[in-house]
Amino acid sequence: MKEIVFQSRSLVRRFGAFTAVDDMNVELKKGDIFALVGQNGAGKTTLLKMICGLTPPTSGSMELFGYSGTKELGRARRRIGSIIETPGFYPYLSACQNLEYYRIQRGIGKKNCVEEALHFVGLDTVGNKKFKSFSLGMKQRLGLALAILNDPDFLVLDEPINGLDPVGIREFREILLKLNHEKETTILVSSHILGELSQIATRYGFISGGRLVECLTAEELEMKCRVTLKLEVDNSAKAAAVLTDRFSMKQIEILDETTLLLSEGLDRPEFVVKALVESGILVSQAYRTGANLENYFIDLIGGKQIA
Ligand SMILES: Nc1ncnc2c1ncn2[C@@H]1O[C@H](COP(=O)(O)OP(=O)(O)OP(=O)(O)O)[C@@H](O)[C@H]1O
Repeated sequence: MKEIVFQSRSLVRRFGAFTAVDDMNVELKKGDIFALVGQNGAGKTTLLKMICGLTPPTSGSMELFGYSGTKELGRARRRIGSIIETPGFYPYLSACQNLEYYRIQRGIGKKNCVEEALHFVGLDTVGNKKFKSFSLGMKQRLGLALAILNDPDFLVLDEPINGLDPVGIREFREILLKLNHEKETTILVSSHILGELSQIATRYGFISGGRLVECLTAEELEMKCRVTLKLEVDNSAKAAAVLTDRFSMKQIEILDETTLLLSEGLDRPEFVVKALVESGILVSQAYRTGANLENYFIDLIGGKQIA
């Protein structure tokens, strides 16, 4: 069984009378790329800050690598790397000098970690350039280099691809996948750029109003968002039998006595309908259904617009 990297139980964070994170129960296993998806103000940053020890929970508990309690959590947090809020880099120092500054400040003994981190994020050839000359994409990658300086087992990233162009987003995504594949780094990443997360996430947590409204694996989400052909007929069991017989269809889901979903035959619905009608089945409707990740999330939180 895979190691549980993070677990929270009934975690709550209030600011005065306002509840930013409410009764949060999340579990992350080693190797997960967990996408925390939520609109502005949903409580993503507050949750990530609690994990990193930047703000205390009001109530509830959490475990990191199996450790709980203030002291043990503090020690376990040394195995975390994070980007929460923009890291402060000195504009007139080079990328190398900036990272070296943080290496010393954080007491990281391994001297070549700066070189390694820059190499990992693809900034090794510009390590001597001043931070102020960096593009936004390079700055974000340098932020990631800082987050992995301590070779973390768990990476916590708050909207790390905000403001990046499509190329920058792709590069950033590839680095995260490389970290996950090569080092088995567990990654918790928040974003409202839903389409982007769908390319890397292995699990999803949908958060709204401080509550985790749904938790799904990538496979489960794919199933929910898949395109299907929905048929309204007079007898769904008989219709399924006809389609299995005529087209050897295997992916037929009977929803109720008169409704069925097909994951095959989408390219030629007219043949599906014709076969059913020829077998004496009445077809009242045949239409494609399916949602992309963004629509799925909007439906889930009740149609509120994503900012
Ligand atoms: N220190 C604080 N004092 C008072 N309210 C706060 C504080 N920090 C966060 N909040 C409130 O808690 C709610 C959740 O904020 P949070 O930053 O966690 O949301 P978010 O999902 O990260 O949103 P965004 O995508 O905009 O960053 C917001 O309504 C915010 O105003």
